[in-house]
Amino acid sequence: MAATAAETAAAATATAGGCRVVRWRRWTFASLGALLSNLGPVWFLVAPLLAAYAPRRLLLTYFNLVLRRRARRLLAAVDPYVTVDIPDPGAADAHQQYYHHRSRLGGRRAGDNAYEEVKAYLSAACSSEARELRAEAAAEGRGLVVSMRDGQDVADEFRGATMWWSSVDEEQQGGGARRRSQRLTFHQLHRRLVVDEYLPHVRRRGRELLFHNRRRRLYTNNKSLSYSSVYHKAWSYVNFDHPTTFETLAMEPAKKAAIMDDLDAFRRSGEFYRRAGKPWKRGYLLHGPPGTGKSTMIAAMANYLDYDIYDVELTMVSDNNDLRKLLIETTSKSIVIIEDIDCSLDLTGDRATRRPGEIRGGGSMVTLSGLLNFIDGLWSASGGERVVVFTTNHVEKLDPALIRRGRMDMHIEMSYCRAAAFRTLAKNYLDVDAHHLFDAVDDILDKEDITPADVAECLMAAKRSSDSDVTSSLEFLVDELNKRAMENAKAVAEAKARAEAEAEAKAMADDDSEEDDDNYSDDYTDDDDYDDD
Ligand SMILES: Nc1ncnc2c1ncn2[C@@H]1O[C@H](COP(=O)(O)OP(=O)(O)OP(=O)(O)O)[C@@H](O)[C@H]1O
Ligand SMILES: [Mg+2]
Repeated sequence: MAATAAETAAAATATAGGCRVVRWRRWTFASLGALLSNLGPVWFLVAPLLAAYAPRRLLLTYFNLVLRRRARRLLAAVDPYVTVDIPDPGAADAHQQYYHHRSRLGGRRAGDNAYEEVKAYLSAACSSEARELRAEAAAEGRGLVVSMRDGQDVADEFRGATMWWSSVDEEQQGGGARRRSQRLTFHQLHRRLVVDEYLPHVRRRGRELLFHNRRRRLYTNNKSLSYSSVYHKAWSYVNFDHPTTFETLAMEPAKKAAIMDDLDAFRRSGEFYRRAGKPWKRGYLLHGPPGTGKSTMIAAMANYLDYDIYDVELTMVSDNNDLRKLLIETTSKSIVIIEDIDCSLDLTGDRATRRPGEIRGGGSMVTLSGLLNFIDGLWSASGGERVVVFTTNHVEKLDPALIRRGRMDMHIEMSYCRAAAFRTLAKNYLDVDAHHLFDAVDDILDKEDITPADVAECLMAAKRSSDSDVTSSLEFLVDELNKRAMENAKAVAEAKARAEAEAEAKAMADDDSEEDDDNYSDDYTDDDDYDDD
């Protein structure tokens, strides 16, 4: 019997002519039985494994081929809940993405950031709901980010529907790496609501929270050379932590309110700019003498809008192309500033020796038209909101093309410190709202042109000299201001005397040359006389 089975198998293999095809139909239960009995005690070990394995395989195949679709339909009837996973891009991916964006965008991780946005949204919702939390140091900004521990659930109500969120950490298909996700579970009736409204709402809110929690930055541009290579780095930054707000900015209240209203309107009108097909940007020109608070105003604007600052040093930019590269890397919600535009670039240089619109400064070949084109057109493509600020001490020197309305939407004159501005400084430095010595200070400030920077400096000195006594501080201030007023008057008198002396010298020089001319004609006349003789 055993011989028969072995022979049959051998014959079947041979018939196949070397190929490993076995004609199974030639096997009979008898020959199979003979084989099994020949295997002897090994069978007792293999049989339970086969028994356990074969039905599972069979069941799986049957389930996959036949039952799966039906089972799904059945399950849907029994369990109407749908889940959506928002996966963490993964440690490796995240690292790559982070560095990619850091180099491209000078530091902010941008783009597809759904996982972080959802986490931020949930951290606001879950810290009051979930009982087991995890706190991690925030990648950007202050403090800790609180999130759910794995396996925790929180419920979120949206338009009357309940959404459940849980944090899961699962092994990925194919084994190996684990992947963390935020899992949303909802009733299938709310499918459209979730896709069309809830998820966009979660992302929008999460983005706002991430934005609000981040640490703001002050960027400055590097020399053009350093970003011409592949590993370019156009911007360097420090964390921006300037304490100035509009509350502590000394200027006429009505003017200040107008600027704040303008910024508010700008921030709210994204939809309007989109509909009108205009880039969402606004330009401000700050002009006034040194020390009147132009740079301070920019810090107050950035704090008010919660924007980053990009401080463009134009003399470091070699040409239009580099300027374009530089500006294209600025992120949305930022203030781009070009300080002292009249000094960093020779806007009034001899037009005869340069091509039309070319700006020269420190070897820079940035042209006015290049600058204006970027300001006008560049950011329409990137769609974000941006504020552009130019500052100058000499508005009269600027090229009209640069400051015409529409380009610079608002011209803001920063002026000398008068009574109203002084009230703010007194509050900032001495924490006092009213005092009988204010009148004396107002008198001086009304007559004399003293900058807020000078008044602030006097107040600092006053504070140091008299500790916390407001009256002696203000007396010190009045003395100091009187001294400065006298210095100012002296400087003005000296300048006037100098101008007069120069004018006199010039007049004398003119007289001398006229006299020479006269002498010359006299001689000539004499000669004439002589000839006549
Ligand atoms: N309007 C103001 N309100 C509050 N503080 C001011 C104001 N103006 C000037 N200061 C004080 O004076 C200092 C110098 O002012 P700031 O640098 O803003 O002047 P600026 O107009 O930018 O001068 P520059 O033209 O030289 O750049 C500030 O650090 C601030 O302390
Ligand atoms: Mg300044």
